[in-house]
Amino acid sequence: MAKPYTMGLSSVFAAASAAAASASILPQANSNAAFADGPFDINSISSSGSPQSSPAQLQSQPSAQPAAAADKETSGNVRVRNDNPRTSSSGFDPEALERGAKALREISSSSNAKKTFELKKQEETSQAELAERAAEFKAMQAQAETERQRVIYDEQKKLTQHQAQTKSQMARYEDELARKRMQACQNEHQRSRNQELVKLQEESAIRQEQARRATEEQIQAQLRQTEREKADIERETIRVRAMAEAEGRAHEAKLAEEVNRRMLIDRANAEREKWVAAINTTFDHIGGGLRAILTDQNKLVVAVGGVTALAAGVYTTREGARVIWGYVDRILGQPSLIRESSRGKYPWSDMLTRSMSTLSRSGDKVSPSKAGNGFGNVILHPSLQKRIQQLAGATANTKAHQAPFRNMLFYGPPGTGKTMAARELATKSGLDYALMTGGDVAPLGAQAVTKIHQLFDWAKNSKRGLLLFIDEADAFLCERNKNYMSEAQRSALNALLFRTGDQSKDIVLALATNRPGDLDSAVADRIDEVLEFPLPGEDERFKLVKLYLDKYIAQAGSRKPGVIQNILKKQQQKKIDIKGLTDDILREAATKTEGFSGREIAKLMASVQAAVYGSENCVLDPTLFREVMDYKVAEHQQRRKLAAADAGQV
Ligand SMILES: Nc1ncnc2c1ncn2[C@@H]1O[C@H](COP(=O)(O)OP(=O)(O)OP(=O)(O)O)[C@@H](O)[C@H]1O
Repeated sequence: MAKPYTMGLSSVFAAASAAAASASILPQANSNAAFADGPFDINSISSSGSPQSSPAQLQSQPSAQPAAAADKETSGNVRVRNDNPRTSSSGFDPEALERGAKALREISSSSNAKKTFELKKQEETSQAELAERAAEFKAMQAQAETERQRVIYDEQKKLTQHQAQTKSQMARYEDELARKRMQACQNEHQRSRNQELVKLQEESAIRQEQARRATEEQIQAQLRQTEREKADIERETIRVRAMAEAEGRAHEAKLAEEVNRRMLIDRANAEREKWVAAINTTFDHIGGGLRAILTDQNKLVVAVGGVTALAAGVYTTREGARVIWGYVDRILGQPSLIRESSRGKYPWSDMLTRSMSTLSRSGDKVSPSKAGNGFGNVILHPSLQKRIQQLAGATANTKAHQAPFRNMLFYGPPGTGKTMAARELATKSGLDYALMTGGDVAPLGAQAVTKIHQLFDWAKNSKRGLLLFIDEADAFLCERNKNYMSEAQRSALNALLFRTGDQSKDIVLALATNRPGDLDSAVADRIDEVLEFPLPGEDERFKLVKLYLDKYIAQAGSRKPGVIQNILKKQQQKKIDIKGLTDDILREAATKTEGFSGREIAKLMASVQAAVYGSENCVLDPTLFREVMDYKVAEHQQRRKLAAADAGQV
């Protein structure tokens, strides 16, 4: 209720003030003060329009002015605009004043006039309060703003500090990195320098070593050369001496031969004369007899009949004996394909051999080599030897338990002891053995099949079981679809396949070959155990050198003469003296003979024996041993080179 009323009052005051402003004769401050000072007397406004202002009112004019200004501010939009003011000649428009006076009169006539002023006052108070609060609020806002600015400033300060700290850390870290990089560079540089130094040292050591070796080799070569020259001179001396001796002996022999020839001629003449006389006498007798027969008819008939009957008897007996012997040989004898066998040619020769060997064994001493080795004279790698011994044991047990035998294949380079091992295996397992060679089958032609069957029939007759060893098996049992294989060979192979199709309780088939890949697949299928015989290693070579040194040199002259002894009959009685041949020298020989087979080592030792027999005093010393060793090794290498060249050409 009060508010619209208040609004109305404001407009009234606004109209009054506008009127006063336009009048300009009434000081604005006065009029405002009049309105501001509350209840005022309407009569104080004269009809001329000039209000009568009291001195107090005039005195309060300056202080009232700001209030009026505030009023003007608060009620700024209430100001009434008069675009066409009604003005007097003096420029004053009384209409507004009139309207104000009228309004004031209405107010003063109203019962709520006092209330209106109170309300006005209250409003002013509340506005002042509001202004104060607004000022307070503004102050608070300013304070908050200051606080915010301070916080922002603090934050920025902290941020700046943090950034500065981070920057300094970064700088420190980069500095450290740079230092580390520099350190790493220095280390790398140092390392490469060290490596270079080590390399240089190594190179210098290698150079020194090479120079040392070269010098050593030179010294060795010179020594060898000197020794060779010495040996050549010795040999030459021996040769000259031997030639002189031989010439002397030849001269003696020539003289003796002349005497002998003359004696022989005399003896032959005497013999001839004796025989001529005897023949003459015989012919005289025969002539007398013939004459008697020819002259007497009865005697002639008897003589012719007797001679004819005698010739017929001789012929019949001879042919009959041949047929019967052929039959016996075929039934009981050893097949012609067998080269060597522990069984005799005939059953009765078996019995004879056994009883002879029992006798000789009781008198014989066991040879030291055999006793030491435990595997005859076969030197094999320990693992291979063990395997063969196990096989021998298994084969012996197989026979004892009447189980089927297991067939074997031995393969490896030539001369590595395959045949010897097969023989030993048969002996150790208590079986008989027979050895045939694959190369013997092809020349038999159409007869090969019969011979194979004959061989298996013969083998089956063995009471102990027989190990049939086929050496060079690839010559006979090679792949059947090979072009160069003859029809007879193919049939022989088929016959063997037929005879070995089932597991046998009588025959162990042991095949040996240098080329296992060439065997027919059906043959390979019949094999149960495959054993490789490699070239001997250094230890085995050492044992082989020792074995054959003992066999060919230490025991030479104490046994039956061999081939070499037959050639050199004079020396065969002599024993060879071994001087200074230590194990170290033998080991050196074992090292030098790398790539040698067992056979080659045996032959090398036979050459040493021949060289010793060729020498004057039959002494084997390290020089002679090394000499033979060196030229044999050179010979072996030459052979290998030629073989390699041949292989290259192929
Ligand atoms: N391991 C060995 N131990 C002792 N002597 C050996 C050995 N190997 C070979 N020999 C010597 O070589 C000779 C031939 O050996 P053997 O016949 O057993 O060889 P191989 O392997 O059957 O040869 P190839 O394949 O040529 O038939 C023997 O008589 C023996 O003097």
